[in-house]
Amino acid sequence: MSDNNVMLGAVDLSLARQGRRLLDGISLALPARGAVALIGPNGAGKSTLLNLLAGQMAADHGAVSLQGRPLQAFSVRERALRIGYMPQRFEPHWDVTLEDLVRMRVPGLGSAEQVLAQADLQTLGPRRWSTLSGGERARGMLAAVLAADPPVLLADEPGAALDVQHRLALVQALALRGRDRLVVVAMHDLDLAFERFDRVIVMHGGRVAMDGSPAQLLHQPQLDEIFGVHFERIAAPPHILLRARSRPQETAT
Ligand SMILES: Nc1ncnc2c1ncn2[C@@H]1O[C@H](COP(=O)(O)OP(=O)(O)OP(=O)(O)O)[C@@H](O)[C@H]1O
Repeated sequence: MSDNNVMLGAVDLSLARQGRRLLDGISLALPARGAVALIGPNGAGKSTLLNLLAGQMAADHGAVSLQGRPLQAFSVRERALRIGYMPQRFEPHWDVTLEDLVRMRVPGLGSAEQVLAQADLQTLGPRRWSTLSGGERARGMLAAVLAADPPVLLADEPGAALDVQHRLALVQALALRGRDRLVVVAMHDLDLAFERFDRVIVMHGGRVAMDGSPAQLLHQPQLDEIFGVHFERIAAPPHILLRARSRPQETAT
């Protein structure tokens, strides 16, 4: 990909904490459009990578670029206008209402009520953050982020706390957004990742282990290796579903 087409780039990103390498030489070129699923086992480094790409943390080594400029060259405000970031857990400093939160995240917005109504969340607007369920928080955050309409959206397991109906709706909304924006979503639902996203990046041990279209990756045995299971690939036209089976215990020698 030529540099002109790269919206968000990473070159040789590494980060260590307490003597452990959490990210180990990650390079990525993400275009201005596309729905990218970031998958990998627990502890692979997905959240850490999203954190760095969002500019929440600096790498020990390597750099992130946005629209061809180093991310550090953007002010916090400029960055916030360009990158929407939904962390895995979010706690506002004050126990604000959902409406307040939407207003804070989308400055200059006409009506927070309207944003919440579009997400079918109008009744929750006056409720304080501490009184909302995990799923209600996630849906409220997403409504705010989508209303801000940033060119880049980075979401860290946004569907984790959602019931099946809302998870499907959310993933569908994010994947659709990838038609004209860049969306990167860390997730554990592999079927949704392979079904709905244009590109799948598989992380393992702080590295990018696989990176390609769902069709390129779905049948590779490396996927089973990385997740430590045996995947049965089940034809469910037009898709293929993955059913994980435990591997036989390896005998100790
Ligand atoms: N501040 C820290 N100090 C030490 N280790 C850390 C720190 N932050 C993260 N880690 C470790 O870095 C590794 C990567 O964590 P990260 O949260 O990025 O993984 P992940 O792929 O998002 O995992 P999950 O699927 O469980 O959310 C983990 O082993 C985690 O324990």
